[in-house]
Amino acid sequence: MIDLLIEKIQEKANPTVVGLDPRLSYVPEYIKNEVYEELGKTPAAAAEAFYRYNVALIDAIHEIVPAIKPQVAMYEQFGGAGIDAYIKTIKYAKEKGLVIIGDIKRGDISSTAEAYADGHIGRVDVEGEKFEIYHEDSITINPYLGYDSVHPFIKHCQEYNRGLFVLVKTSNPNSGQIQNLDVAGKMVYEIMGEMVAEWGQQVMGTKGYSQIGAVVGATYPEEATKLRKIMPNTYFLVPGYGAQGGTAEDLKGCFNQDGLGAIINSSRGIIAAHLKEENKMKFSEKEFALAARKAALAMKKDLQRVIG
Ligand SMILES: O=c1ccn([C@@H]2O[C@H](COP(=O)(O)O)[C@@H](O)[C@H]2O)c(=O)[nH]1
Repeated sequence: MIDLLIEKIQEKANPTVVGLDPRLSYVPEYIKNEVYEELGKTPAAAAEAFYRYNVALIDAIHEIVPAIKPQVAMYEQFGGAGIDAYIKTIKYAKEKGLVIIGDIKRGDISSTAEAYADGHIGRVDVEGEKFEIYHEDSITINPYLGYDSVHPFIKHCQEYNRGLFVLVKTSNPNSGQIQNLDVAGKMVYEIMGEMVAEWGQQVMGTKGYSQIGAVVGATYPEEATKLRKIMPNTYFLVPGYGAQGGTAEDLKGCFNQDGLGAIINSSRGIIAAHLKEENKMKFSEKEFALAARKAALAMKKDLQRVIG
């Protein structure tokens, strides 16, 4: 997975991942009316609206960006239909050549982690027959239960050429409450960074980076710079740019000298670009995907300023 991700980043000259975190309030009225007519005002209609919205977004951005990061929470809140929309979105994006980072943030005891790993980055077994269910290339996981909870995922990275992004320093305002606690002279996030770097040595790709990456928030540039040194072979998935206040300048410390090492997420900043105050005069509701494309191009330019 990591080799493919790097190839796509280089091909597009763009370390951006577009977060597909749809909300009904972002979806244009004409799409909502279509699905409500077909399915009523139901959870199934909401899920179908998300899928149609995503298809238009993917069509608009797939030539510009290397990857998408669907946020499973937005889909699973609508139950089975939502999960179907999540899977259909992934399949469509893969047909368009995009790398998929499923933002699922799983973490549990090893026997349960095995089921998550089988479903998301492995195969499920039905009476000896194997099925791939979710089709993500990589997923996010929560490592705070320790190595035995992470190991089933690592095993699948080896077996199925998949990837992980492990929460190390998250972008949210209260992330420091636990992650910045001092434990014998080191912060918890530094200790976690050391562990993730060590786990990653088991599954190195061919381009100097591991299949096991780290989630590092754009909103904490000092911590990101420290982590870059602790984890030179670890790819960073960096949320927090744009809507959460992270800027291109804040990202400098996330990259290595080779210009690689980080992929920057923007969700609301791209998929809801048509709703931004300054864009409301420029784009009609029907032009939401065009607004997203323009936002993705502007982000690419912004990132190129700092990585050169
Ligand atoms: O530390 C983290 C980990 C994950 N996220 C997720 O990334 C996106 C961010 O969305 P924006 O609209 O660009 O703010 C969202 O899916 C979060 O759940 C994060 O923000 N921080």
